[in-house]
Amino acid sequence: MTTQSCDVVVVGLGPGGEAAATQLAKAGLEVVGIDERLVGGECPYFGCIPSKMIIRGADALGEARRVPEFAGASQVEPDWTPVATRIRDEATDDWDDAVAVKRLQDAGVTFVRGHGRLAGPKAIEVGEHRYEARRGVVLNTGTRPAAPPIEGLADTPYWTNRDVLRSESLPASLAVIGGGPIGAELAQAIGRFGVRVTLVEIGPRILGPEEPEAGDLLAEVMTKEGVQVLADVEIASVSYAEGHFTLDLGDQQVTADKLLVAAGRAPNLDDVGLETVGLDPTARTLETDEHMAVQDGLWAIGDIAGHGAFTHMSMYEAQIAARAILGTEGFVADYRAVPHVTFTDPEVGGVGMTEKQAREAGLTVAVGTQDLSANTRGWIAKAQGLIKLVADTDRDVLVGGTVVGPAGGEILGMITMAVHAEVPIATLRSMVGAYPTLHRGFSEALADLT
Ligand SMILES: Cc1cc2nc3c(=O)[nH]c(=O)nc-3n(C[C@H](O)[C@H](O)[C@H](O)COP(=O)(O)OP(=O)(O)OC[C@H]3O[C@@H](n4cnc5c(N)ncnc54)[C@H](O)[C@@H]3O)c2cc1C
Ligand SMILES: NC(=O)c1ccc[n+]([C@@H]2O[C@H](COP(=O)([O-])OP(=O)(O)OC[C@H]3O[C@@H](n4cnc5c(N)ncnc54)[C@H](O)[C@@H]3O)[C@@H](O)[C@H]2O)c1
Repeated sequence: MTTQSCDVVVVGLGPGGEAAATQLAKAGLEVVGIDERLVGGECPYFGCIPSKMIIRGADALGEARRVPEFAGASQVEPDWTPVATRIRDEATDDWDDAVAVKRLQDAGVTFVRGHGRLAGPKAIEVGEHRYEARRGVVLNTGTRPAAPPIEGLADTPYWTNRDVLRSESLPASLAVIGGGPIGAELAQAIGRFGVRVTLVEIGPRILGPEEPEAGDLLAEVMTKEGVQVLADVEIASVSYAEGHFTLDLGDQQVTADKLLVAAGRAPNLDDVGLETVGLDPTARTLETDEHMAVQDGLWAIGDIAGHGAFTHMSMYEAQIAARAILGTEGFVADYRAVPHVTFTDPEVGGVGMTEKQAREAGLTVAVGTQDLSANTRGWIAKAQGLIKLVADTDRDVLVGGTVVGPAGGEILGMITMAVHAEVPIATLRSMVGAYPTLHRGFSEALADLT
């Protein structure tokens, strides 16, 4: 065993780990960054960026199919090749992280490819190498796709997000297990490429944690487009024979050429040596303080910190942990206004609390909604969607909001600012929204607060 000392070891170089390692090295610390797969993590290679390239193509197809509604005739012939090529060449460099590794090294980080495990406080082992960190260790090990315990599933050649985003061609039919963000985004987008898609969700509706209006509207739109959305159903078993998957739902069967499992994630915490520092290796998340510290000399950021499995949270927490390690002043972790966007069409954006969460928290709640098909811009565009606001009337501030609609994730920005900055509702009501924009629906939803 060789031993090397340094100031900080970052284990797992997802978006936050990469950012924290870079920031700390640029500040002059001796930093060792360890990743067993690709520097940058899930987001650039198997997540956000390639999935949004699929969605960009799917949106173009969806819009082209609407030409007859507004402007004449169109004929749409979907082709997966431009998407697969863009993902391979522009997004992932053929799943090669050489550029990211060089960027890290240029910043002064010592990069180690391998599996890192804690070996006591402030110590990490990678095979036969031991790294002792004077200031401590940052964990950013993220998650991996998980498969639900459905009979027969494990024996089939099902796809996860990592397979579908590497696929050079599309099947004629696809079944998707799970109507969360991954399942909903990919089911709709791949459907628009002409694939017969069936989405199977065990919960009462897709996008379950969102406002119920959001999942219901999205399911309606997807169904109109030809995606079969089956919610509130349990899959008894999955089998695979002669190139086809069969999902047994009891009273019906779903068959498809490919099966995408998008039913949640498993945290990469089970094999990082948590037990060597007195922590539980079966935990789903690590509890952190407002500086992202788990204990003296150990910080956790990103999906494993459990405050939203989003790239923006990983990056946000990276800055906070880096500041704590450097001992510099700045804001601390605050989760009141965490935004998220599911990039379906219509987009579904949410921030802060849903109505249910606000009521369960015991707040005095007022709710205001605006149907975006009744908003002038939405009516012109023949769009479907809504804005829903949740207010705490005792404090006269918004505590949450949801936007479903074209550019829903962009309109969400103003609600995020209102929730984050706790802008008084009277001030928000005095604001002027440009005409005719979708964001004017915000003022209309404010007027509806009761
Ligand atoms: C299909 C899909 C679409 C998504 N779309 C979006 C989106 O649009 N917007 C958004 O905000 N989020 C999106 N996400 C979520 C986003 O990808 C994650 O939240 C984001 O990657 C942040 O994760 P992380 O920083 O926790 O680490 P990860 O990205 O999971 O990276 C963790 C890294 O740690 C490494 N690692 C793990 N264990 C070890 C170990 N013991 N030793 C060494 N290395 C280790 C892994 O190899 C990996 O590189 C999407 C996810 C998926 C799957
Ligand atoms: N646009 C974005 O920001 C974006 C996009 C994709 C993923 N993500 C992140 O990645 C994380 C993982 O996404 P995900 O969609 O895999 O997970 P998820 O946990 O959010 O959703 C999984 C869905 O699968 C369903 N499910 C579980 N077991 C099932 C079963 N046996 N049969 C049918 N359905 C079943 C669940 O009820 C749930 O609706 C998300 O939490 C999100 O934070 C974000």
